[in-house]
Amino acid sequence: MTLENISCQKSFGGWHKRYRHRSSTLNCDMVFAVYLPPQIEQGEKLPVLYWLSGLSCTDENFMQKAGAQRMAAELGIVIVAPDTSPRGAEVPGDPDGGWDFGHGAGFYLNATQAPWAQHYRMHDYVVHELPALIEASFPVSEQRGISGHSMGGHGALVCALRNPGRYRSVSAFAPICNPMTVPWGEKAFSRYLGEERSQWRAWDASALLAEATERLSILIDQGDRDDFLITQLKPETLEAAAKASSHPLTLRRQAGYDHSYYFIASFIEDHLRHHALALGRSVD
Ligand SMILES: N[C@@H](CCC(=O)N[C@@H](CS)C(=O)NCC(=O)O)C(=O)O
Repeated sequence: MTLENISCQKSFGGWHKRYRHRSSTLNCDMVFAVYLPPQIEQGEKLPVLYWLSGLSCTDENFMQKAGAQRMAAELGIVIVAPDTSPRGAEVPGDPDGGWDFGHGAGFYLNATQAPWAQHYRMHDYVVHELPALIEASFPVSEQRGISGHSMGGHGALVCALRNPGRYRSVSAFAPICNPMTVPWGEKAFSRYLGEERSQWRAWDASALLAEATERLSILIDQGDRDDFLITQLKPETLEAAAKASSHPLTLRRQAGYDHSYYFIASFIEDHLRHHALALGRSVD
């Protein structure tokens, strides 16, 4: 497990760093970003929040636009932002050249269909390979939270729901809530998982929530001026599943906000506090 440091900037007393490594899960080189708050230099083992970005993003969007570093430094939380898919010349992308499938659109699942299955295993990368690498390479604890945006908000929900006990906290911004029934999800799932729709349920947050055993409380923010709200995101499906199974869900509809990182930056502090509380950090 060799990590190659490719950049390093001081931020709010801590460090923003990017690393490249060979992923055995994805069969390609991957880049991730990590924010190490100042407490890391005092020998404390800190908890880690994994952030999963949305369609067309890399590790850079969140770190550059969400404005999370100030609060992460205050709360003493490490943030890790992986890429959104396997990449590189050896990794097939969307044959139609779209931005909603292939490179930048791994959907945080394990593909079962050729030619995607050889590389597109973002679930196992995010849930297993990356945390093992982070926990072996940095002075962090095994306390993990997970959050994300849009495709990544859905990814965060699915990673938590599929792996009870692995995360202490979960939240999402404008997640795709029921991908089995919307164009982004139908395009990705039919290719990554095949045409048999019964196989899709295991990767759909609303279907998983209906059968969840662990009662991890979920925080979601959703802008009501989000262009994707009705056609792609459908938060009402997750809300109905949570209600039917008495799962703790706080879904906040935020008036006037769209799908962008301007929206995320407006509420990231609340999400970091939600995670900090569950991860055992003191929150004033
Ligand atoms: N690339 C698409 C937009 C896709 C999009 O809105 N991506 C969201 C996630 S679903 C995002 O976070 N974009 C990157 C950014 O705003 O920095 C386009 O050109 O229309």
